[in-house]
Amino acid sequence: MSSLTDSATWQELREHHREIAELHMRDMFAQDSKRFDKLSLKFQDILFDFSKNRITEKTLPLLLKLAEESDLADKIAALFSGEKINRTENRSVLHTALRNPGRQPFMLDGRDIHADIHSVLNKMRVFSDAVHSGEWRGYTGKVITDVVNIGIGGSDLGPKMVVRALQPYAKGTIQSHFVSNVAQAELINTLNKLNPETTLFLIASKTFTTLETMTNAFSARAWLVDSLKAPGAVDKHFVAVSTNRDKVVEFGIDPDNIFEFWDWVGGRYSLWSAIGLSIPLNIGMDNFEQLLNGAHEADEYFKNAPFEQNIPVIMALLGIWYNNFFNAETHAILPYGYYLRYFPAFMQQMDMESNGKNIDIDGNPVDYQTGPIVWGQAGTNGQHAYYQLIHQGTKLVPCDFLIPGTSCHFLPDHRNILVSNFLGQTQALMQGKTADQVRKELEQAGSEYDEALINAKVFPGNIPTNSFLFKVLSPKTLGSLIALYEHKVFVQGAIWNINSFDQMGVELGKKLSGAIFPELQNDQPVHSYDSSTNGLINYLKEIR
Ligand SMILES: O=P(O)(O)OC[C@H]1O[C@](O)(CO)[C@@H](O)[C@@H]1O
Repeated sequence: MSSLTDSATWQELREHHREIAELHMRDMFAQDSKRFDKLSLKFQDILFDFSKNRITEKTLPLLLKLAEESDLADKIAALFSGEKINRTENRSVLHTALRNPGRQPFMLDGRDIHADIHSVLNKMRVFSDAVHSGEWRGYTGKVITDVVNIGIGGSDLGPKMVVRALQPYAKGTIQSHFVSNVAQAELINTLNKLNPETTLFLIASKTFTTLETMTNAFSARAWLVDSLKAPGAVDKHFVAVSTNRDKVVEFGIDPDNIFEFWDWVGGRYSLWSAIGLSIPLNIGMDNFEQLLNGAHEADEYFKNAPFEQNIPVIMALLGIWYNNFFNAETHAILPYGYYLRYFPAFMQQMDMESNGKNIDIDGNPVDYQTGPIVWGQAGTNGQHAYYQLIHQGTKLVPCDFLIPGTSCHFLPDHRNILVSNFLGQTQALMQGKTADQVRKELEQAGSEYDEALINAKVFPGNIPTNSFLFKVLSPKTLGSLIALYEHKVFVQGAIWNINSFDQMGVELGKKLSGAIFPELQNDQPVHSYDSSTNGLINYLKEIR
């Protein structure tokens, strides 16, 4: 047994889970009219309602004890201080420094990283201003109208999510495109819409070796050079964001067009660095700085708020409650609104790449569940797709709902229909519908019924939801929201005692596909792999 599962607190939580297994949230609400007041928190204008969770007055104190016993306070201090908590890669984890407006020196390995950060931010401002104003022009002298971010994983999901979420803040001068997949259709379909004379490519890759990104970058460069019939055009149409200067120069991008960042920024935490350059190129640098400010304020709050009033800590503990004691395998993220439609995919990488680990920080196999499967999409679409399973399936799916209180659009009824669906769903998931209620309804309607029909119409309810409500999806609020979620993932990793900041699990598949690549260059049948891989390769050679 690990020290976590062996601890008295873990055992108490198990026992407490058994005690409350039969309790229903609808009774908890009926018995306590102050439940919402007691179980909701505010940070800035973000309201976090966690009252619709399967918790009693005993639950949070026990979970908080678990957090204390995991040395959470020390681990938070280590994160912010730049300690090399990513032990397997011997790296600090300092995405929080990227959004710290402070100019006082922050020394890491002999460098003042605050000075480095602010110098890159300044370069981002100068460049994005020049593109927006038309001062930066393409090779033939035309102003830039389109920016294509070529990157994948953290070098795509974060910037894309933010650009799409903040569309109402777009300056309107630049159309933003994101190409990540090596499947050629994505790049081709994007290029087909573009004029090479007015297109700027942003090659976003921490390593500048990622196969998908480099393959797309080479093809984009060939398209540009062939179309403009000028190899020299690359200088005006390609910029790079990377930690690997040598590789960028080898690719042929002007060293002046490199936006630097550092190995202490993890890919999935990198939108705050120059990896986010596509953001100011769409909404302007002032708005990008608002995003950073919102995140910084959330960092300060996370560092300083007592655990029992600390939104990321409570989010993390509730997640552990369901993941480790109710055996919930997944967690749904359901933003109600179009602009946050990429938030679930962004969170999926952040959470699953961080906490999808089966060994602890010392390399010992864990004997408890770690990160959940994170999934979701924008509401209300899901209501007509998978909510059936959440309401009446056999799996417990805790959900997060997010919704702004206002909209910048004014079509009649749309807004209130959206809001009432969010409210209706969270209420239905909590209270469900009993057999007696169903019977009564059928009788009132004068319908014929049998027990089978009643059972089919029963909703068990008791399904936990968190709700985030905020006034406007502004750059600042979005920055805060993302940072709150980042810290949630951190707290869970800290309690599970895992390294949330490496991603060794993505390596094997990459290596094996590298070995297979040459096999596809000819039509000879292969026999050297397992029979399934041989069979698949040989059939592909037959049908291609
Ligand atoms: O920015 P890079 O180096 O191209 O990496 C892209 C992505 O690949 C990964 O390393 C592995 O999937 C992610 O962590 C990262 O966000």
